[in-house]
Amino acid sequence: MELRSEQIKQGVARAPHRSLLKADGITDEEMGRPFIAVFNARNDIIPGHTNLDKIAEAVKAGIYMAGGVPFEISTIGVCDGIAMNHEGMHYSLVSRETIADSLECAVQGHAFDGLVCIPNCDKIVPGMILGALRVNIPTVFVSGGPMLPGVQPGGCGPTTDLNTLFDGAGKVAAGLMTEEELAYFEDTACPTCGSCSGMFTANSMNCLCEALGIALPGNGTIPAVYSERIRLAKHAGMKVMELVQKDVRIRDIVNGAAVSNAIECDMAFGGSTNTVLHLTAIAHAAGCPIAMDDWDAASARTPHLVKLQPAGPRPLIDLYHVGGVPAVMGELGKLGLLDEGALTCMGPLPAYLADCCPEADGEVCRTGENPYSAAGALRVLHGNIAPDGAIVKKAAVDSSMLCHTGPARVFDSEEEACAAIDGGCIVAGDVVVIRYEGPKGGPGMREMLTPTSAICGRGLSTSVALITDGRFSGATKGPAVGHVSPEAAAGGPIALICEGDTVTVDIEGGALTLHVSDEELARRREAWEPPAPKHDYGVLSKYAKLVSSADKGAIIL
Ligand SMILES: CC(C)(O)[C@@H](O)C(=O)O
Ligand SMILES: [Mg+2]
Repeated sequence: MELRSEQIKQGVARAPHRSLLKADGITDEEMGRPFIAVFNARNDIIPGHTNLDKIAEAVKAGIYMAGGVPFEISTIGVCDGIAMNHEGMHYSLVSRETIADSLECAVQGHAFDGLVCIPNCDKIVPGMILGALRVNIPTVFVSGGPMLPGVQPGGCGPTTDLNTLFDGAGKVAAGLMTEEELAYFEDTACPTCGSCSGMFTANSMNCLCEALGIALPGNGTIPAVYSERIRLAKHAGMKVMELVQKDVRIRDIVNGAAVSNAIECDMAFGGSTNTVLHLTAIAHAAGCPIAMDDWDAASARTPHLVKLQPAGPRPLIDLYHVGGVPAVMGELGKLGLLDEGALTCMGPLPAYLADCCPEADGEVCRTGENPYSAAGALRVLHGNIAPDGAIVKKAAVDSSMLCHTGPARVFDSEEEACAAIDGGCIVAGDVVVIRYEGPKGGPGMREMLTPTSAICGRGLSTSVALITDGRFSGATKGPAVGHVSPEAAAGGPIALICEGDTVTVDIEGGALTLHVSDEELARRREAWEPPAPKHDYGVLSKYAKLVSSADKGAIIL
């Protein structure tokens, strides 16, 4: 089989190229072997990425064992938790595209034969998938793995995680927690390297890499500090060599069937709402575009089987102990909800289900007979505020708030909304509206974990709803509806809401309704002016000009 890398290695004209490769220390014996890019996002700032050097060493060992030649290449990453609630969060979603671009440049630039991607946190996983789909060579993903959860003093009681701190800040402000208690959680809720230990965005995306078929079983749930993850990484290095030999490329795996299976798993295990943005973008990049209606249909037909933080008290490690994503896939396969025409890096899906998927334990991973709910954990909404769609993690909403009507409290930025919540100006019954935080208007569609945590921390999540054209963290819980499309900066109806208007957030019925006459809305639209761009240089300026709406995955057109 002709290797892609032959174009930089074969013949007299490639003597300069071989000379440079020999400057890398490549021997004549290695020259004829497949060249594999090990695309690694290791850095010192993201706790989920500080161990990726160990993962990369294991991946390279696996590639060598299987007769390949690995070349490690670095890329960037943003820690959403550290970027939260300040200027930095404008760059988080933007970095997804930067990472995709960097992968495309690095892998195409050197004509690699295969690719192993080593992400872990929120935007790095989808960024690498988007880049890999553009390059379309044999590819395997192996992430850094989830962080262990924290524990209460004395080690008993509910586990803790990053959300304990975000909620805790609100509780201290409301006098529901002491600063000493918060200081204890600050020291203990994030006890190891790894991605934050609930079913937040990073873990959702790493679990979905298994459902898409581009990662080995266990990728989403084997803890970062377990030696099993080192063995998983070695097997990932060996697996990519197998795919190179068979010429099985990522787009042979990530197709309509795989995307459909990923959406089913997402609904079943209650992934972050950010997965809707990322899987929609991934489907577009894979040439099998999906729409909000596809999410709606999946939500209606897929039972909610796994309830982890923030939807319930269990940390992700509980799913690991009962078989991880394969247990969820096995149950969905039994229910006939998976497209068995899919191919995975392990082989055809039917064999994968038979060989790799244990029985659901019935408690952590429930069965179709006793789901948490017959409908999926995520819910799409429309209505006259969100004609192109909006999304909520219904599984994390108290049943008392599945349909709420109240006065709109309107803010044109996250900062303004936080000041009002922290100032005690938001009261039971209110509907907080945060706008001009969309993909273009933000720009960068910031995550609103701080305002949603402030509402929860003050005990208002059973009486206050929040809607935004921004998005939410995977750790967000409560009646928080995001991705409202079209966004305010594009003239969406959310821009026309006035302070005090009556708004209904109907999560059960799937509609966001502004109770204002069509004539009044027409008058307001007439008077509306698009906002001036917030940046006239740099990556945010470029992004604001090129990004699509959230219902299209906030893709760069
Ligand atoms: C900080 C978190 C938990 O990573 C959040 O950004 C998410 O999206 O899950
Ligand atoms: Mg995030």
